[in-house]
Amino acid sequence: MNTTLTHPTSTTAIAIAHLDHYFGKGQLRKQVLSDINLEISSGEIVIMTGPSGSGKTTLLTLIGGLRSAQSGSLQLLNQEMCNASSEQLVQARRKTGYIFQAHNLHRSLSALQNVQMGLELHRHLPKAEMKTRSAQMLEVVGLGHRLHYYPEDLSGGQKQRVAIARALVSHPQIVLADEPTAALDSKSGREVVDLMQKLAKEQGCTILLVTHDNRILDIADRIVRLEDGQLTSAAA
Ligand SMILES: Nc1ncnc2c1ncn2[C@@H]1O[C@H](COP(=O)(O)OP(=O)(O)OP(=O)(O)O)[C@@H](O)[C@H]1O
Repeated sequence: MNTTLTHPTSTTAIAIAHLDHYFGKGQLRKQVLSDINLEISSGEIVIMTGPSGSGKTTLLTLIGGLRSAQSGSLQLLNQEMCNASSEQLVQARRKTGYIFQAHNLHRSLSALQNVQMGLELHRHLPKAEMKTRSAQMLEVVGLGHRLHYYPEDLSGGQKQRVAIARALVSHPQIVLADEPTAALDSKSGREVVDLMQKLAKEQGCTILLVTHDNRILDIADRIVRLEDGQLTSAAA
């Protein structure tokens, strides 16, 4: 079932209408997203599932401004992202926190320094303030005693918690998470999503989370499914 979009309201965080996306050029041109229609309200937690290669990561990167949307409409907090300039893409990235499958921490930086990277796009903040906020965020995710540890000295679950702290330290309005539990055992995976849900509710942010992990579906307000580049269902 496609959720047909009408008029986005002021409480709409993400509004996507008739979005197509292609990779490659000429004969190699391949359509990976077809006529995507999806509206996500502020504060909603939406899980996106679907087979490998169905286009989930591509859709997430378009929403997060990590690549430019080509055709259709994609509004992030009422800002059109289709054919956006690089400056507009940077603005979009400031409003979103991105959590990747493999935490993507910098190996040569401590937990604290990694979290500070989450404030890099907010250069107006004094350095001392960045450090304080980052340390506080690590406290919140239960790693106050690991501020100066390097990724190689942290467990998988701890690394992913650092990644969550990095994504949330700037208090983004939207959090995009790409298989955040994929590299974790079930207990750590559960802790990580519970933490994301708790922090999102406290900070009032919207979450779009891609997962194959059936054990975490219960945190969603809504589940949508992508198959072969098309949204095929949207269950309450
Ligand atoms: N940069 C790229 N250039 C060309 N093709 C790409 C690129 N990125 C992804 N694709 C192709 O687009 C399609 C969708 O890929 P995508 O990574 O979005 O799927 P996915 O649903 O996230 O898969 P998975 O669950 O395995 O991560 C795949 O066929 C993939 O090979």
